[in-house]
Amino acid sequence: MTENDSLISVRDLTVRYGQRRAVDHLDLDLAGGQIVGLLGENGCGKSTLLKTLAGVYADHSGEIRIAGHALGPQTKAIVSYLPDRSALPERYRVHYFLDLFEDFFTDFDRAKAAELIGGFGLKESMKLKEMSKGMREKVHVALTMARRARVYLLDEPISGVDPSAREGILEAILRTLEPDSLLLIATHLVHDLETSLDSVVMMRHGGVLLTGQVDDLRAEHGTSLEQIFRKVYRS
Ligand SMILES: Nc1ncnc2c1ncn2[C@@H]1O[C@H](COP(=O)(O)OP(=O)(O)OP(=O)(O)O)[C@@H](O)[C@H]1O
Repeated sequence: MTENDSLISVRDLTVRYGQRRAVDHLDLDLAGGQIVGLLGENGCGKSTLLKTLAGVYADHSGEIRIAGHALGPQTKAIVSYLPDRSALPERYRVHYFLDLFEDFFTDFDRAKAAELIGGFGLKESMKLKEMSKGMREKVHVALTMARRARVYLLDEPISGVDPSAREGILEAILRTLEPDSLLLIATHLVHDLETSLDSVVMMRHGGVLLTGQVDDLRAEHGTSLEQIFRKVYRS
């Protein structure tokens, strides 16, 4: 893929926390219309990469283009980001966040959010602080996916959710995805996502270790993505 086909294009990206380089000279091109798993060991830089692409962490060098735009208001307007830790204040009820997102994001589809919230078995009158961690994650997933964005960046969206509920949330995420959009999803749950991913980016020490289409990788290695993941990170 060339830079011109990319919805996200990253060149020589280095992201620092003080002296520590969490992302180190990373290059990446991702086209739209696909679901991409961002995989790798703890601390390899997945969250930092997503935060940087979302424009919420700024200490970086290198070039980032999203739909041809440098990071800024134009990219924030088309990127829907679910952080690894919810920053939603817990004293409010769900409908407060629906109002807030509606005011803040012109692409926010309130009816879609309401449908997702209901589909997760939650009520708009519920307060976040009265919810379990998994329930709060569902609210945040609903808010994130209800934007008609071009790029969705999800940082471990189902980590706090019990295995039986994961399938429902994943199904809701995939069902609500805008056509031609790009979903980049950081996860350790390779097995749960294996059938949903079109391609993967495996990271190590702040760089890209391996990237490719899941079907190609499976054919090349003759085994499941989960086994490929184990093999790659054992070596
Ligand atoms: N706020 C911060 N201040 C300083 N260092 C940080 C901060 N956040 C992350 N780091 C460091 O940056 C590196 C990358 O962290 P990051 O959270 O991006 O990894 P990750 O791949 O998302 O990990 P995990 O799978 O555990 O969520 C790690 O070495 C981590 O210690």
